[in-house]
Amino acid sequence: MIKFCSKYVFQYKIEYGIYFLLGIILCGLNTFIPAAMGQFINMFNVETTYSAMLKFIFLLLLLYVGKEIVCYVNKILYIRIQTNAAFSLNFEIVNHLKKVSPLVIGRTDLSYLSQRINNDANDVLIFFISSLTELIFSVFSAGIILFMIWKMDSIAFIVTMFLLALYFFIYIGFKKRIYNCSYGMKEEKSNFFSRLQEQLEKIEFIKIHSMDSFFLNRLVASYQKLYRSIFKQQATIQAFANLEGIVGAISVCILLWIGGKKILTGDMQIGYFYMISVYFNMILEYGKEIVAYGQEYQEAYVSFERIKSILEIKEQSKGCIRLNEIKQIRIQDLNFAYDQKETIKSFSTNLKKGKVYGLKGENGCGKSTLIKILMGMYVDEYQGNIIWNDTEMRNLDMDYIREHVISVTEQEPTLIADTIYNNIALYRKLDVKCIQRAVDCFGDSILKRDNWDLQINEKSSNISGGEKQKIAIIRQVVQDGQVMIFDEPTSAMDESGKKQFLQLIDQIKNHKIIIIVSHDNAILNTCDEILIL
Ligand SMILES: Nc1ncnc2c1ncn2[C@@H]1O[C@H](COP(=O)(O)OP(=O)(O)OP(=O)(O)O)[C@@H](O)[C@H]1O
Repeated sequence: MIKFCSKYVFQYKIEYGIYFLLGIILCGLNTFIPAAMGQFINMFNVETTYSAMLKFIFLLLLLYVGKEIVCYVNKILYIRIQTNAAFSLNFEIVNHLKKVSPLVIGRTDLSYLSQRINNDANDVLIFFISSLTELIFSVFSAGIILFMIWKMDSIAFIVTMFLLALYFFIYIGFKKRIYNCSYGMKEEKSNFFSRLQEQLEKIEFIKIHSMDSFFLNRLVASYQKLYRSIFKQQATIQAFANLEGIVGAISVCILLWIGGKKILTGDMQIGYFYMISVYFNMILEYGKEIVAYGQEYQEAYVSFERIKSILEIKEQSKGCIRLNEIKQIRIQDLNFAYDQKETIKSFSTNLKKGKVYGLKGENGCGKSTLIKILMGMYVDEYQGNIIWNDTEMRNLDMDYIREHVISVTEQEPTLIADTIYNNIALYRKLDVKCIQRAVDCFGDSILKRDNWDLQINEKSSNISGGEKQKIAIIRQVVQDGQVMIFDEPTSAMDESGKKQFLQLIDQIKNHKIIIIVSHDNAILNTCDEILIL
């Protein structure tokens, strides 16, 4: 875990170096200030002047102010390192997930997953930057303080050591329980936020189908699970803290008894007793912190394990051959199953340049699945061969092919919350005349040039289903790939929209392989060949 975190934190080496240095200075100040205070009290045991006293007070003031300034800079650096490192980790995890098979992501609740990634990335890095660094300082400071207590009073030293050992054994006893409770709580937390998000995400569906009580019950059930897990985790942590507190209180009383007795017999000056009691309390705090790091470690380890389980998901295979000109695609004995469910069975065909293919078949027979396979979404999952010119698809660089060669209009196109123009051009530099020509084919008022700056909202709810399909078709046409796939492209369009689409296909079909998935005979009848799944 340490090695893993250092990769992200040490991107900010200089900041971390200064943060660490300031931490050491803070430790030094924390240890030095009580000693100075003890000496101040002892000054009154011998004859001292008013000006010497003022000098001492001024020195103490400088130390306190200096400590606050160091504290401030330290905190600012911490925020900078932690926030940036957490972003880098989030970025890497999301980037990794984009390279695994879409089938893996498809099975997961995405709001649960994004919650989980963000929380775990923050937890693990906060532990590394804050807790682990402070642990080093605590051990270091505790060492110095123990040495000073030993120098001042050997019995107080033995009491302190006994106490630290006791803390350690209490931690060992609680370790496993804290880990298990934390794991359960984190899972339930992610689940709860996903249920919460669902309330807003499906708001229209809930209203239309009067599902309010069903979804609220789901939320309440998830909250109850979360509540039980939080309660269990907090109760365990609290029991651990209280046991620590009892041990600490007994130890303080023992020290007061030893110190008080020595002052009464004149074996110790009050200034030294002050120092020992402050140091003893500091040791208690450091002891608690050191043991708390154990608990924080268990929690951070849970996050680390969860991050690791995501990063260990195998990436999709990727070939390296790039093609720019496609003459044919041969599909030979293609088989595909979702988990155990056989979806495409022994499908073969030969797709040639210059032809328009109509793909038909009953609902659920695998038409959209075949398209996703051709787009290279399931390269590790299909059996049989898909040969582009003379190259098997598994050996192709499908990122390149998708960018330059093959494109698709999905059954339910996704639009970005941006202008109509950007949704068509997808931020590429395209010839405006070419966009204009494609738009003119539909002659739709919303697509006219005056409306290109119209902003589509987050949920694309200010655009109708037919308009969405037209934007997606134009987007594909202007990309001008050699292989074009349209998955039920006109299902939401009126009759004139369908006609305009067919005219558009007629204009662009030369030198391309075009596949149109449709249940509409008017569309299928215009195709050169029909493929049945
Ligand atoms: N990600 C998935 N995980 C599991 N099963 C899936 C997945 N996607 C699709 N399926 C199943 O695979 C079968 C084929 O789905 P597909 O969407 O390819 O059918 P289709 O022929 O395009 O149907 P339609 O004509 O209704 O659009 C369906 O039974 C569907 O439930």
